Amino acid sequence: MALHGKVALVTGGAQGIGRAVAEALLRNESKVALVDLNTEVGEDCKKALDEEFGEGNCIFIQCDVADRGKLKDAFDATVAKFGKLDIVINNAGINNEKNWEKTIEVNLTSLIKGTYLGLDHMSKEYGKDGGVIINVSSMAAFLHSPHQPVYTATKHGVIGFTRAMADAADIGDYGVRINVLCPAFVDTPLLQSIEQEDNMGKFVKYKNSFKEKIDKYGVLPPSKIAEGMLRLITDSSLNGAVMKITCSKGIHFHTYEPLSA
Ligand SMILES: NC(=O)C1=CN([C@@H]2O[C@H](COP(=O)(O)OP(=O)(O)OC[C@H]3O[C@@H](n4cnc5c(N)ncnc54)[C@H](O)[C@@H]3O)[C@@H](O)[C@H]2O)C=CC1
Ligand SMILES: CC/C=C\C[C@H](O)[C@H](O)/C=C/C=C/C=C\C=C\C(=O)C/C=C\CCC(=O)O
Repeated sequence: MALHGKVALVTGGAQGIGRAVAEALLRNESKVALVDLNTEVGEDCKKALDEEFGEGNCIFIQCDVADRGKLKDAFDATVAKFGKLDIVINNAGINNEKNWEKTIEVNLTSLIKGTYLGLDHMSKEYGKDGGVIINVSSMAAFLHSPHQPVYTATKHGVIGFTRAMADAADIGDYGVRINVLCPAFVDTPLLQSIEQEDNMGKFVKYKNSFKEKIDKYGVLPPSKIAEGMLRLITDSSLNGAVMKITCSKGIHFHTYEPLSA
């Protein structure tokens, strides 16, 4: 898929990984809707992107992805503004073991909803032109963290859901590719939550061993995740791909044993 003139919706697009992906898409002449909970950060981000890439290429839509009605409205507003939708990045995520129900809601339930809304707007099943959906998981889905059991569970869920949907898209000839990206630790505001009892709950007492793990594996720049994301979007051979990005191995893919009888 060539990126010039394509329309992308990025949840959690106002900072961190989402913002880096939005910048990379704009640099490649796509249009981008930043869908984010945080109005102040979202408006600042849009202003900076307008200055760098010119006005009219990017919109900010304030939206809690956990609010089903508002998420649907955000998809509709993106299509109303840019005329179509080609790329959906379900990236918004939180680290909250204290309010773990919210973590499931944002990281998994809303990502499922975002995938279905993406299909509503892009699937050939509904007479649309096709597209690509990328769901953001984590290396925590492979190297589970004892300090983040529910976060870990949601990121496992994202991979299972995405692989199953990718097969459904293939079987159903949706014309939509669906892939998953699993970064190791990335230098974003999310990493600071390790210090906060409000986020970590009773696991905050292990923050020093968590920090040792981060030191051991290293911290990636958000631009590296954007690089992997663009590959998942543009390589038309990829559907159901599980991309991992780590400091030691860079961008690479997880492989699964073939199903046996
Ligand atoms: N930073 C890291 O080390 C890693 C992050 N990830 C995943 O990458 C994704 C992005 O994370 P970061 O950029 O690091 O986080 P971040 O905290 O820097 O940015 C997340 C963005 O999502 C927005 N957001 C949060 N809840 C929302 C909601 N309910 N509705 C709409 N927007 C919401 C925030 O306002 C923020 O702008 C998440 O899914 C995270 O789990 C995966 C692996 C590593
Ligand atoms: C408080 C911290 C908040 C958020 C960060 C999240 O926990 C993030 O999603 C977690 C990332 C976890 C990363 C864990 C391990 C990283 C491992 C490596 O880099 C190991 C290198 C190679 C793996 C080999 C392979 O690819 O199979």
